[in-house]
Amino acid sequence: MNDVKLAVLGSDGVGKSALIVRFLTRRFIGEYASSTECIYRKRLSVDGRQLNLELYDPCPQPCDGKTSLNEQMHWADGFVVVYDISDRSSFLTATAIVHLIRELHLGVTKRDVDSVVFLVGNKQDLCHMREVSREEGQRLAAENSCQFYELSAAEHYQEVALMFSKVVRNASLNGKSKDRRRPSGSKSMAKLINNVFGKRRKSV
Ligand SMILES: Nc1nc2c(ncn2[C@@H]2O[C@H](COP(=O)(O)OP(=O)(O)OP(=O)(O)O)[C@@H](O)[C@H]2O)c(=O)[nH]1
Repeated sequence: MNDVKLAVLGSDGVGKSALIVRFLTRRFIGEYASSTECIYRKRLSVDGRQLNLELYDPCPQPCDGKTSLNEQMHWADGFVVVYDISDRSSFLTATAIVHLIRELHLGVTKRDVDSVVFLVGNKQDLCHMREVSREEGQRLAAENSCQFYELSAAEHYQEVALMFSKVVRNASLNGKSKDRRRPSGSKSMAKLINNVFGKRRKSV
């Protein structure tokens, strides 16, 4: 059984939890408790292989630079970097995160990094409030050899599932032995359960 570990990164409110919950449960529930970071776990089958997937959803805070990202780089096999197409500042944060990932790729080959960093412009349903063009997202992805998706956790289950399936598949193919320390403060499925049942909570 392979383990695949993904970190879902981006600034507050871009829809990281919404994307993860959508992928894991098919549901979009509107509000997500978000005071702590956590790790969601799921067993899934990709190309006939059983995988144990762990998805890391950090607590809401600005990306605090290289130390934290370095820790996540050590832990994760792949990255989903999310911004909100209706919020330019979130795109700037995503740009900084992508650049840090490139900078800190810690000896993995270029090809490895190329296939496991996905840039996602979320909230495509808010295109009437768009502040980041699709072309800007595509350009950032191309310049940093990331895969690019624009989608909506609110409206696009199939696209969300496809995106996660692809990054999981690529990460599982690139799986390498790593220092498997968790990002500090990691939690459990409890957050997901609370989210799905709509409870607000301060901790899990
Ligand atoms: N219109 C729209 N709203 C969305 C979408 N995805 C998430 N949201 C909303 O955006 C808000 C923030 O979503 P979260 O999933 O909590 O975002 P997050 O990135 O996990 O935020 P933090 O936990 O604060 O880091 C919530 O009100 C969601 O309902 C989307 O695709 N479209």
